Amino acid sequence: MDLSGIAALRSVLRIRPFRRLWLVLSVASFGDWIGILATALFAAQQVTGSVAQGSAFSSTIAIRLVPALILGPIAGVMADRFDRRYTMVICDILRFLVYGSIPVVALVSDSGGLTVTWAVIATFIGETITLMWIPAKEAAVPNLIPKGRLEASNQLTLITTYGITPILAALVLAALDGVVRPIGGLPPWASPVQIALYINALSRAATAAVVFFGIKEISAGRRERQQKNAEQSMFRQFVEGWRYIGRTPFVRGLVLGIFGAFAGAGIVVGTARFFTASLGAGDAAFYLLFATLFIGLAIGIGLGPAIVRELSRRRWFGISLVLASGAVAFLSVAFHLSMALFGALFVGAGAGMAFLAGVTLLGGQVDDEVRGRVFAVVQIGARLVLLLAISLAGVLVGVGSSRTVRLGDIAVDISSTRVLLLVAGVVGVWTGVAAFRQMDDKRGVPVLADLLGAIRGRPLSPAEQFTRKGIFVVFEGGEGAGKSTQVTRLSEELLAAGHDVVVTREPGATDVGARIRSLVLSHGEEADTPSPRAEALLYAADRAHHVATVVRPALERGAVVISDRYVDSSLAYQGAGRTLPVQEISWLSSWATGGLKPDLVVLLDVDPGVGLSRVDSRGQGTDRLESESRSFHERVRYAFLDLASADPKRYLVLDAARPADEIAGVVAARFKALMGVADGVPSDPDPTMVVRTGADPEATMVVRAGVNPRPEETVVVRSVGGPDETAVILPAGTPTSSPDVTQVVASPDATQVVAAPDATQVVPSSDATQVVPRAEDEPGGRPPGGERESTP
Ligand SMILES: Nc1ncnc2c1ncn2[C@@H]1O[C@H](COP(=O)(O)OP(=O)(O)O)[C@@H](O)[C@H]1O
Ligand SMILES: Cc1cn([C@H]2C[C@H](O)[C@@H](COP(=O)(O)OP(=O)(O)O)O2)c(=O)[nH]c1=O
Repeated sequence: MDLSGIAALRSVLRIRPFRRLWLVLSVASFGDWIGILATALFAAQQVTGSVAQGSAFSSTIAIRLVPALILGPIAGVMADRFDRRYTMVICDILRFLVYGSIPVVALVSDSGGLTVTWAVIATFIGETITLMWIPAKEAAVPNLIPKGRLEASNQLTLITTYGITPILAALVLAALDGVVRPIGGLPPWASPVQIALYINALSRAATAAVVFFGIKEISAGRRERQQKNAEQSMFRQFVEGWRYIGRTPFVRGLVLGIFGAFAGAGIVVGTARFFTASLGAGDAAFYLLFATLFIGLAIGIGLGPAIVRELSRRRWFGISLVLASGAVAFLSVAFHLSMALFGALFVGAGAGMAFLAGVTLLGGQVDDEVRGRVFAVVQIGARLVLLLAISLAGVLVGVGSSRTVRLGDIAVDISSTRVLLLVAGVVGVWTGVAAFRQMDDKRGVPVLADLLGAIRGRPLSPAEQFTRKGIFVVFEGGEGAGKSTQVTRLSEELLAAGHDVVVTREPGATDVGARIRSLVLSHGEEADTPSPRAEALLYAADRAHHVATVVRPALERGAVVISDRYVDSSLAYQGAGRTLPVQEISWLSSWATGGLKPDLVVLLDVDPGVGLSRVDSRGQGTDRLESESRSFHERVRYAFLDLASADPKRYLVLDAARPADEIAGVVAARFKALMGVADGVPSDPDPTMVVRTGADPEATMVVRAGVNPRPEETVVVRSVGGPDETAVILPAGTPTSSPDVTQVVASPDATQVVAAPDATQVVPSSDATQVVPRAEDEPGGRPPGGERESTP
């Protein structure tokens, strides 16, 4: 755990009521563990014979799961209906009496059978009472601490309950055994197991006292809850609890996910022995696997929050489930112990993180009034699912046969265990995804990028919600590409057609923006020019203000907004041009815009030489960026093309060397397609492009049709001739089964891309280095093979 994690834990412990409750929980959980171990040992000691001992041992453990099913349902109602503090105190006093009776009965009775029977009955009663206690406690915690610290408090509680106290209990029991037994000649009441049982009972008395006298805060808020709940019968309240879960997608997803996780865990536990056997490893491997699982759990719970930092907890929950389940599926194909250990580590880490996220979400986001019931459902359901999964897995594994498959030198055992693990993994992944979908609080924000961003400390923010009635079109491209020209052309056409059009640009569309523009673009003293990061922030500031005051209001109103430059300019100029990390610029921009993305980006692709010479001939001098080096502008150009290829549906890439009229025509057609206008200009019948090969005659290129009735169709163009020969032109929509199409992937060797006049979107292969206008292929144009260097 890093320092911030430890600081978070310390800060929750500074909250007095929580500190006391944590103490109570630690004592209670220590008592629990020592009680579980001691009762089981104790029961086994009372009878002789290994079979009887075995069944005495397991029946006291199994009995702990039964009450959950019978009496659990009302526990939640009680936790919501009555004062949670009194519920806890009364439960603990009763448990003190019941647990205390186990060793006492043993002292007064001579019959081992009777003693064991009572131990089983008492455990059953105690467990039933615990069921009332847990929802009351769980529902109380969120009221004691601020929401922001819930996670740290859960971390602390989970680590204490499942990490520290079981080990401590085992150590104390072992110590008692080591110290007390050798003394010898002790009366029966002083045997180690007896002492352990007294400790268990006394721990209850202690916690009852602390909760009653020390944590009066638990009673707070009781009145309103009681008033609300008293109007309903207990039965109605029970039904209401289930209804609440059913109709709240978030809680439904959470509950589903938790059950899925427990089912997976149950299958892993149920098959573990067979699984280690199938690895050809012995008992030691079995324990090793379990230890690894627990280490994974501890890592997930202890370090998870520090790793994912600000990631949405709802997303974290779903992702963790998928991680854990994916790891279970991986276990199913592991053929070596090292692989199994690796898988087990991730099963544990995923499960631990999912558990922590789940409990925290339940505590923080479920209303106080129903919290007890929701906790009860989760707790009871989880036990039931776990029990079912363990026993079902045990039965199924026993039923199936196993056969060995040889893969080269490695023999893999295909057994029902593996099939079961695979099924569990796949079902778990499905549950994780389903839970994620139901709970996602950042719809539309890519998951992986969000996760990676969060790990680096910069999660993506969800798109700001607003009613977007208009259409947002952006023109991008290098200097002198003809953006202003095309913006004007499109806006004139749309205005003529009666659209509400807002023409705007970045930087400098607003008053604030104009000031920023003069800061970033004017030539000044070296010392006055903003540094690359400052420049990036200034463009982002301009953009934030622009989007908030111009773009969003216009889109809300239903206008067509046409902007000369937007986010891509920052990615290209500040990212690729200034070589700042593009991811960071992207995050900055998405933060500035609140996630607003254009509907269409028209990329006017131009050779920097051509563009800059156009700017020169305008005779207005150059600004700070225009006077950057040629290689700067080259980087900018390819950054734009890369962005377009990453999201081809949103982009219209046009060769800016084409006549302005032609470009305007294609843009207008695409805009109409975007508006869903079926009439008007027929969509480009034959959007094509050509690939010119470099050294490799097999060079290929993927082309997507822009204005095409089936825009999702990909056209594959494959060169046919020698190095200098221009390749085939295929219309979009050509089935890939066409005899001309032999390959569907872009070759990394393609070096020159020649856009045909009708090509509307070009997706360059990663290594393509030049986009050459189609002019040279047209009748009357230069012969194929001639390279266009600069001027149009
Ligand atoms: N398709 C084109 N072919 C040739 N010249 C063009 C074309 N489009 C624009 N121009 C000219 O190039 C110069 C820069 O155009 P402009 O629209 O201002 O580009 P940007 O806004 O991208 O910097 C202008 O003089 C313009 O008349
Ligand atoms: C919007 C934006 C522009 N720029 C640069 C690109 C341009 O060189 C400059 C101004 O763009 P622009 O107004 O298009 O100038 P011009 O009409 O002369 O082409 O700002 C960035 O570097 N980052 C950005 O985010």
